[in-house]
Amino acid sequence: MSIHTHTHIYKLASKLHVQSGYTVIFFKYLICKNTIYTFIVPFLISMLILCQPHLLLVSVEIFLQALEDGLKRADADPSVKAVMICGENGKFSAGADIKGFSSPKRRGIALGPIVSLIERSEKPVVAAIEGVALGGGLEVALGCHYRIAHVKARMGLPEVTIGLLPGAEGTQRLPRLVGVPAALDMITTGKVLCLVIPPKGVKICSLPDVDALFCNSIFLPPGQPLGPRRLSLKPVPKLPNMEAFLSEALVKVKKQAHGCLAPELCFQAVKAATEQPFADGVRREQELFNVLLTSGQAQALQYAFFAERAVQKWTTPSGASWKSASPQPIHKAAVIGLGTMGRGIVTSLVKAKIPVVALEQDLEYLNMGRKAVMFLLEREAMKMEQGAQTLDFHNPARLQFTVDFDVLRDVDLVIEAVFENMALKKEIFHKLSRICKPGAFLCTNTSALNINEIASATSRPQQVIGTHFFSPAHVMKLLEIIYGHHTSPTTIATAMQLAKVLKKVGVVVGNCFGFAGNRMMFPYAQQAVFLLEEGSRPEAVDQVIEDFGFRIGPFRMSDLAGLDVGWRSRKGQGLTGPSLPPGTPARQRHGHRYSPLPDLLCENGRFGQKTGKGWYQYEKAGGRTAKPDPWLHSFLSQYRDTHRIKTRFIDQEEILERCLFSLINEGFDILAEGIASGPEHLDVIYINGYGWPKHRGGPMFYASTVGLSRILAKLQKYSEAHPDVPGLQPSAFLKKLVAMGNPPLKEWMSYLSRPNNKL
Ligand SMILES: CCCCCCC[C@H](O)CC(=O)SCCNC(=O)CCNC(=O)[C@H](O)C(C)(C)COP(=O)([O-])OP(=O)([O-])OC[C@H]1O[C@@H](n2cnc3c(N)ncnc32)[C@H](O)[C@@H]1OP(=O)([O-])[O-]
Repeated sequence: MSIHTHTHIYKLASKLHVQSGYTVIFFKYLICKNTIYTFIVPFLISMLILCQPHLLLVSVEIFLQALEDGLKRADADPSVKAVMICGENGKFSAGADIKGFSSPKRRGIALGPIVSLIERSEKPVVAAIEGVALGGGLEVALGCHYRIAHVKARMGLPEVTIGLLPGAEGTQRLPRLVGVPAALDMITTGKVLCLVIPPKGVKICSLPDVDALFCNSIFLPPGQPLGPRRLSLKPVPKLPNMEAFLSEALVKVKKQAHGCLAPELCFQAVKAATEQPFADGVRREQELFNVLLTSGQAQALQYAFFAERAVQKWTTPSGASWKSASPQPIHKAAVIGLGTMGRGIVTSLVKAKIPVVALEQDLEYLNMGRKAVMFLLEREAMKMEQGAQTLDFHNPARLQFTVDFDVLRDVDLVIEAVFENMALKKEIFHKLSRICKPGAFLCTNTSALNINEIASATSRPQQVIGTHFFSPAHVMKLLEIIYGHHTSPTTIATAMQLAKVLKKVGVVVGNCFGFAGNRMMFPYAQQAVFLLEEGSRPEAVDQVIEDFGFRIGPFRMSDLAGLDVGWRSRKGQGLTGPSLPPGTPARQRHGHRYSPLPDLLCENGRFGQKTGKGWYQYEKAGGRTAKPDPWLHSFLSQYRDTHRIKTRFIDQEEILERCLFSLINEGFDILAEGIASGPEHLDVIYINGYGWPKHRGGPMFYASTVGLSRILAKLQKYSEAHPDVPGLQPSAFLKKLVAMGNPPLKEWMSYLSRPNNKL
């Protein structure tokens, strides 16, 4: 077979430069004068497409067998001078088919021996990397004697992100190629590296160069042994302080893992490479791989991977869907309100290279907002190579600040991010619907308010949509997208496209108070406060939730976000403050249990970090180190005495179950009402917006692993003990699923009669 595909698109690099500054993989060129045997590695290695002359689709077993047979044939055929492994359709390989890991049949199939076979080949084997080389794909490349890469190729070992480790000898070869620090960084974080800017000394070849190189055959002269090109034979590069380096690295890995097993086991596998000969290291890698494969966390993380992709395919109960709706292009956007959320949203848009107009109500607020946005952008630019030039945020055509609504005439999309005040939002939307061009989309960044009511203030309700960003908006990945009664499919598709451009995960949900995310958060936060009333402490509750894997417990979170935010909302709802009817019992609202504790803290000026005091005490106003506060402990005792609440010891199990099961319970109601079209939507929301530990797969996935009968039984027990707490009364949908014999999560929605949007 002669090589007539691909070569013209490769730019050859002598070194691969890695974004974080170190230079790692040494690329040598393989160029072959005569005949080259070409393998096409398909996008996922579970299929093989042999390029010429016809296409053939085969399974992983056949692919691995074909690779083995092909290598043997190439070795035996004297007319073949070298073997080239490349991808099809511009992609080298995305690694193993993740779905295959849940199949017991597939688990037995090993890629490692094939990689070894490649490495043992007597003829030079080269990986020609274009597009992505991930996971098993990169491990195949590591088994080759040479790697050449397209300048835009992206490479990585992302197994850790799906709860595994590189199981085809990658944890043993990569440290030998790039050294321990770089290998550990790649393998324990799963980061994907790209060349971005060719570093000094990298040779970029043009098409004629490639041809010339082919003719000149610059790889090892024929007959010279390939030994030095076989990574398994190379020693791991030594570090003067390897032991100290490894113990420090382990501390860092553990700190970032938040209970996720894979990073630490990835570390152990790389450590084995530093301590043991190659073959023993491979055995250790296999042992650790099997631990992870059966840990449960791998299933959760792989579920999360597919859930994130499934939510892109949105549908609504009225039948609108991603299939038939086309997004409109957004050439220019506007943001109204430069408070915490607005600043983050402007930053996000600038980072996505969408020209933005930022509007405030007066010059004083505008100047404050401008300063804050510039600060954020400077910081973001510093994180990016060539950031400042790329973002170009000093250019008024890219970012304009104004107090004049008329400037919004030509924008394609507006995101309003003012206070959570319905009257104010309606006034703004009324104005926007008069000023903006007819095709412009009007988005509201609200965390709870009724989209239909906001839309009613405009003459174009079909172009009004909720876009709920999460703070800090330029960092958090979630964008909850809320359609109202009249929102058109094009508007939903445009908001989803915007999420993608902003590098966020958009999740489409229906309209109800708090939408999906916050609505599930209310019973969780409520339980946390009830637990304090009954005898617990903020630090005990936070500890249990953080041990579960959340980055931050409910009280630390509340201090960070500011207690005044919820206070303002509760005052608006008439639950506290001057609009509360006289004679309302302190611990009851509308016949249900209510805790005035957060209101009392606010009345004491304790708004959280910003005031230096909240559920915890801080070193100063704006401080970040939470310390248990004796004042709060005695305040809680007095409160219990005042309300004659008997203090009791509350164990960790009860804390966890009451907080999480009430949240999950609300999730079942949300599904039953058609507010979210599937459990994976709620899981993606919780993982990306609320810090739910990904290795637990999201709340609904977690519920499926705990067992719905157990959750139901516990909710029944707690609701009997607290009959005045509606959040603990089991959802009818949960009861139905238990009665149907606990069907698997992917079947839940089929047990619903017609979904029905609440508002
Ligand atoms: C055989 C046993 C061997 C055991 C030895 C271990 C070997 C090795 O160490 C283990 C691995 O390789 S572990 C693997 C390590 N590799 C990884 O973890 C790579 C994970 N993948 C990615 O990072 C991204 O998908 C890409 C960057 C590849 C493409 O990004 P993009 O262009 O934004 O596109 P997109 O929207 O993201 O995906 C398009 C469609 O492809 C689907 N799909 C994708 N990859 C898949 C996979 N591996 N699998 C299955 N499906 C995969 C995806 O679901 C979607 O399907 P849909 O039905 O259309 O929704």
